[in-house]
Amino acid sequence: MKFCSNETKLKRGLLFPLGLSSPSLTEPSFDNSDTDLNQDSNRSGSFIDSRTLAKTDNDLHTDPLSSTTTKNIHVPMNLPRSLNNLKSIKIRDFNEATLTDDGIMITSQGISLASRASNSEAFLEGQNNASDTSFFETESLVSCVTCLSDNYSSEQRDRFNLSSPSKRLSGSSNNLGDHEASYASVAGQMLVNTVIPYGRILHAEYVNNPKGYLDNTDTVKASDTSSSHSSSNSKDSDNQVTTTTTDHKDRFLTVGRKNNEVNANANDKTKKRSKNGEPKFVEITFAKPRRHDIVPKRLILSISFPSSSPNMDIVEEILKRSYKNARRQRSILVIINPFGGKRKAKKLFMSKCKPILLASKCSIDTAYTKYNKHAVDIAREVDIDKYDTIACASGDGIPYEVINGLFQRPDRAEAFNKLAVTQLPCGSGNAMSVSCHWTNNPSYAALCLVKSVEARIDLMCCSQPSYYKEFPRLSFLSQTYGVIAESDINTEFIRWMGPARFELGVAFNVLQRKKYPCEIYVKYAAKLKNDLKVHYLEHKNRASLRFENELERNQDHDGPESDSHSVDADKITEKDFKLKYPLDDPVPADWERIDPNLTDNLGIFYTGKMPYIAADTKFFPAALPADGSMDLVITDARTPVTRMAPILLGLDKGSHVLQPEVIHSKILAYRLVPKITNSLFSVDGEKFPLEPLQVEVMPRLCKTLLRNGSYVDTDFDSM
Ligand SMILES: Nc1ncnc2c1ncn2[C@@H]1O[C@H](COP(=O)(O)OP(=O)(O)OP(=O)(O)O)[C@@H](O)[C@H]1O
Repeated sequence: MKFCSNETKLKRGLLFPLGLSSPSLTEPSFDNSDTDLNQDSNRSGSFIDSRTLAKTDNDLHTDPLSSTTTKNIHVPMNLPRSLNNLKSIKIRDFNEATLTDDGIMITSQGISLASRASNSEAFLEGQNNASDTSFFETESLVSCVTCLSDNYSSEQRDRFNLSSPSKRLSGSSNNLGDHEASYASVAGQMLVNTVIPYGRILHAEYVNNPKGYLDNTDTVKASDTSSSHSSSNSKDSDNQVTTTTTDHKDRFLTVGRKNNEVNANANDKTKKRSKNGEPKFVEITFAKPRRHDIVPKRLILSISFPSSSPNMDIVEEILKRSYKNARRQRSILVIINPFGGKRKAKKLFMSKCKPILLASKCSIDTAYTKYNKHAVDIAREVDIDKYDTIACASGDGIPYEVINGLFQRPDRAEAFNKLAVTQLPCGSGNAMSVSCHWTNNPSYAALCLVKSVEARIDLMCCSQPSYYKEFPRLSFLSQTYGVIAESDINTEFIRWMGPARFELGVAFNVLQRKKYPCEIYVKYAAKLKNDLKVHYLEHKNRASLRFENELERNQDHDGPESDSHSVDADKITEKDFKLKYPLDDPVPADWERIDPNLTDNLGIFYTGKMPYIAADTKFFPAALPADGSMDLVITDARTPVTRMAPILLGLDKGSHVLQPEVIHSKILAYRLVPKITNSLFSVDGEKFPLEPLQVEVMPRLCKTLLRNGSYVDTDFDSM
C-alpha cells in the first residue's frame, strides 16, 4: 500500500485544482497526424532513445510547474458548486470529458471505483463533518485515496457490472498458451484539464452507465442504476444510453423493466448535467507512460458533445481521430527470434509490446524462429490472406529474412502488396525500428506500429555469382565492405563486449589505416554534395506533400472503413522485380568508375537506405524511404588519423558526410569488385561472400509502417 507524500498531495490536490497548470500527456501532435507518440518528440521529430523516453515517466502526474511537460488549456474548470461544502463534491466513478482538437480533455474528475468501494465513502463521510476543510485539501486527500489501487477487484467488478480484463481483449493470441494481459483503470487519477492525445488512444467503446455512477446529490442508488450502451451508429443519443446491443452481451447487463425506469431517470440527470449535448459513457484505453515504457490503461468517461453535433457517434469519432491515417485492428504475425537481443526478445515482446497491441484490438499470431534463416521459410510459407502485418520481434536479421522469404514466393507481388513488414525492437541491432518508428524502445515501437501509416520503401537487390541465379538477395538496410564490414562481422569473437566491440573494431582498423582495394562502378543519381542536397530536399518535400494529401483524402471519408489504404493504389506487379542491370551483363556505359587511386586505398565503403544503422549511428542522414536511390559513403584509408577522428566522432549526428574527406552521393546502382582475397561483405548485418557484388535499387517494393509516413528526422536539411 502506497500513500502519497505531502509534496505529491500538494501538487495533485492543490496546484492542479488551482489551475496553475494542467498536466498533459503530450504536446499536441506534429505534422498532420495525431501520432504524437512520445512526449519528448518535437516537431522536428528528433530521434528519441530510451534515455529521452525516461523523461516521459509519470507524465500524467508530472510536475505542474515544469513548462516542458505541461500545457495550459484555458477552459473553465468544473469546480464543485460550493468550495466549502464537501457534500457538493461529486462522488463519481467516471471522469467527465470533452473532445478537443488534440485529444480528450478531462473536464471534471471522478473517483476510482476501487478507492471508493474500499475507502472513500467512509473517508468522505468523516470529512463531510469538517465544514471548515477547504475543497483543495479534500481534493488532495481524495487523490491520496485514489492511489491505493487502480484495479477493480473481482467483487467490485461484480458489483459494478464490469467485465474482467481478459474478456476485454479481443486480440487473439494463438500458439502462445499464455495469459492475456490485463490493464488497469486510472479512474480518479486523471486531473482536470489533462488532455489524453489521440496519438495515445488505443481503443474506445461505449459502456453502460456503470452501476454506482452517482454523486451525493443523486437520488439513484448504485444498485439501481444501469443504463446501457450501443456501439451502433444510432442517431438517437438517448438510444446510446438505453439500448443494449446483443454484440456486447458478454460485457453488459440486459436491461430489464426496472433498469429502463432507472435509465429514464439517469437520462434526465445527464440532460441536466450537460449544457451542450448528451454525455455518452465511453471507455477508452490509452497508452500511459510508466518508467521508460508505456502501458495500456483504461478510463470511463462521460463525454459531452457540442449541441451542433448531437447525433455524432462519439466512439467512431474518437477512433477516427486516434487512427487518422492508420489501419485499425491489424492482423499481425509476430515472428520472435528467441535468441535475439541476448535471448531477451521473447520477454521484451511479451511484457512491452504485446499489451499495447492487444489493447489496440490487434489480432496476433506468434511464430518462433527455431534455426538460422528460419524466418525466410516462415515468410515463404505464410498465408498472406490471414495477415496484414509481419512484425519481427528481433534485431534487423529477421526483417531481412522475412523480406527475402516473401521475395522467394511464387506470388511475391501479391505478398508485398498485402503485407507490411515491420520491426519491434527486441534485438541487439534495431536500425529498422529506430529509422521507421523513431525509437528503439519496444513499447513505444508497438504504439507506433498501431498508429503508423503504411508506406512503400525502396529495397536494394544484391547479386553475387554464388547465389544470384537461384535468388538474388533483397537488402533493406545497407551493404558494406572494408573497415566497417570487418568491424561488424569479424569482431564476433569479442561479442561479450556488446556494441563497443564494433567501435573498437573500427578504431583499430582506422588506426592501422587498413586498405581494402577494389574496383567500383556507379550509376549516379546525385554525384556531388550540392546535387545530393537538392535531390534530398526535392524528394523529401514531395513525400510530405503526398502524405498530407493522403491525410486529407482519409479525413474526407467517413466511417470505420476510412482507414488509410492509399498505398494499395500503388500496387507493385511482377515486372517490378525485374533487374535492370543483370550481373552477367557488362557494366553499362552510363555508369562511372570511381577513381582507382581512391578505390585502391579504400577504407570505408558503405551504402544504405535507412538513416540509422544502429541506435546511435546516423550513418545515412540523407536517406529517404522512397527516393529511388541509395546513399553511398566512401573514405580513403590514407586519410590522416587526425582527420578521421572528427569523421568517426560525427557518426552519431550524421555530420561525417559533410567532411571534405568523405564521399557522399546518391546512387541508383553499383558494382564492387574486390581485389583482395581475405575479407567479406556485410549485407543488413549478415555475412556475405567476398565476390563481385552488384546492387540496384528496386523502387517502392516493400510496404512498411512509418511514423508520420517518414523516417525519423535527421536534421540533414539544416546541416
Ligand atoms: N533459433 C535460432 N537458432 C539459431 N539462429 C537463429 C535462431 N533464430 C534466429 N536465428 C538467427 O539469428 C540471427 C540474428 O537475428 P536478429 O537480428 O533477430 O538478432 P540480434 O539480437 O540483432 O542478433 P545479432 O546481434 O546476432 O544480429 C539471424 O541470422 C537469424 O537467422
